[in-house]
Amino acid sequence: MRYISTRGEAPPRDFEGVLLAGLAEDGGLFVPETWPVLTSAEWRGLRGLPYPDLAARILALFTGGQPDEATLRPMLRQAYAGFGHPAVAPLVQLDTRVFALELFHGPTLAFKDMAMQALGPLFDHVLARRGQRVTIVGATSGDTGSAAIEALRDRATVDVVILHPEGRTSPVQRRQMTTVLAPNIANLAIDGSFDDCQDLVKAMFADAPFRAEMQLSAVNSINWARIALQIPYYVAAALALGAPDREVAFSVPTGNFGNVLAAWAARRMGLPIAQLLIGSNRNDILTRFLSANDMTMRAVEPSLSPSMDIQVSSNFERLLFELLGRDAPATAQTMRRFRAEGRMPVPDEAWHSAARIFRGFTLGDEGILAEIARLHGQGYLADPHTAVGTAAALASPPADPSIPIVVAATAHPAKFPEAVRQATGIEAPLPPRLADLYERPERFSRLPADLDAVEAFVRRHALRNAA
Ligand SMILES: Cc1ncc(COP(=O)(O)O)c(C=O)c1O
Ligand SMILES: N[C@@H](CCOP(=O)(O)O)C(=O)O
Repeated sequence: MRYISTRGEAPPRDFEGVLLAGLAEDGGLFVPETWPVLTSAEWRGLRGLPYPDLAARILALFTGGQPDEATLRPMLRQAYAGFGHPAVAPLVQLDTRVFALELFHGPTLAFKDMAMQALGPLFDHVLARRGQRVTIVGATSGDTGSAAIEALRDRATVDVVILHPEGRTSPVQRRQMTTVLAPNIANLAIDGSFDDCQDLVKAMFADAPFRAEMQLSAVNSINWARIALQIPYYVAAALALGAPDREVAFSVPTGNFGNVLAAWAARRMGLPIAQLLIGSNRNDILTRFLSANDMTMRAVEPSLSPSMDIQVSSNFERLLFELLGRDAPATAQTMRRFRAEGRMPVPDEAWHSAARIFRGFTLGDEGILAEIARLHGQGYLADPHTAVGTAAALASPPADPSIPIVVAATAHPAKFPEAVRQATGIEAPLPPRLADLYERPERFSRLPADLDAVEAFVRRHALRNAA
């Protein structure tokens, strides 16, 4: 299995190369050179597998034997052993047609743990064998950071620097990151938005000497391994509801487009997914694109679903590459124009083919509170991100009523207690192991959104740990 860059100029790599490289040298994102496609019989053969074994089987389709399924299986069994639900990612029926796929039973209470808990041992496995050490730089709007820190803390093979937008995560999210005092972990509060943090990360990767000096790697969904590890839960949910003999739809609260891209990948692999609903908060660039081919960048606005306060959805580039018929120069040019002009010129034909699969939906803060309250009235406590997904399912269901809609429940309500309290009047308690989160000391540094300052910080952090 080889991977190519969406911009066509970086050298192709194998899975391990992609895992360690994160972002391609030409600024593009790695994608499989060819997609594995499963027959109906092969999908049926996956029914009934425990989640970790299913995940190992799917991941092995992307690793080209390095590591192989037999190596991945115990790794993933171990990775998911500590999850708070025996099914790992249970399906909860919300009404006759709508199901919540709960992806928040991992240690940091958000869907990021589903991939990140496996990425930690995967990095260790590859780096230890190669006798290598890497510096991971990541951007977070709240959840990727805490999941990465939890998965990578105290590992001898990696140093980690996570950038978050100061004051724009929930206090629980911030504390989940800043109270981890492991020597290989550092947190930077950036004066800016998530997009600024993500730009800084990409700029560090684009600085070739710095990238080589620091042996940079990534755990954001720009890293293909993250996407590969997010595909299995869509497969598990679809199989549980009757696939491949029945179509399903997914509704995914979306920001950086990684999670919904994983669902799209499952569809590309032959899973019968009729429709993908994309839920956005007031940062509605994806809804505007799907309804009117208007991909115009606006300033990021804070909302009650802060993890989705994003305008530049990195993984859209992977979809764009496919929509443009895998034309890498056209993809590169379109992305360059998006950066330069703040508007993405997507040809109508490509836009139409996206709009046939995806449907966009936007929910502002008032709507989010109302949806949390509605669900609570039905006995389900949802976080503000999941609520965007359930509202999208309600607003734009597939026309065929026999198609069930699975909403990605991306975070535990306790991560966003203020919004949940506002909507329902009740407190969503943190699990006992996090009960003293507010008493734990925090450690983080503040910096402006300045590349030189951030690179100097990363260098100091990595050198201190190497000494
Ligand atoms: C709780 C939650 N929901 C939804 C999203 C959006 O997911 P994605 O960035 O993969 O589109 C995020 C951030 O990634 C998140 O943390
Ligand atoms: N919502 C995310 C933003 C980063 O997304 P990623 O999937 O690319 O890591 C967050 O919580 O940090």
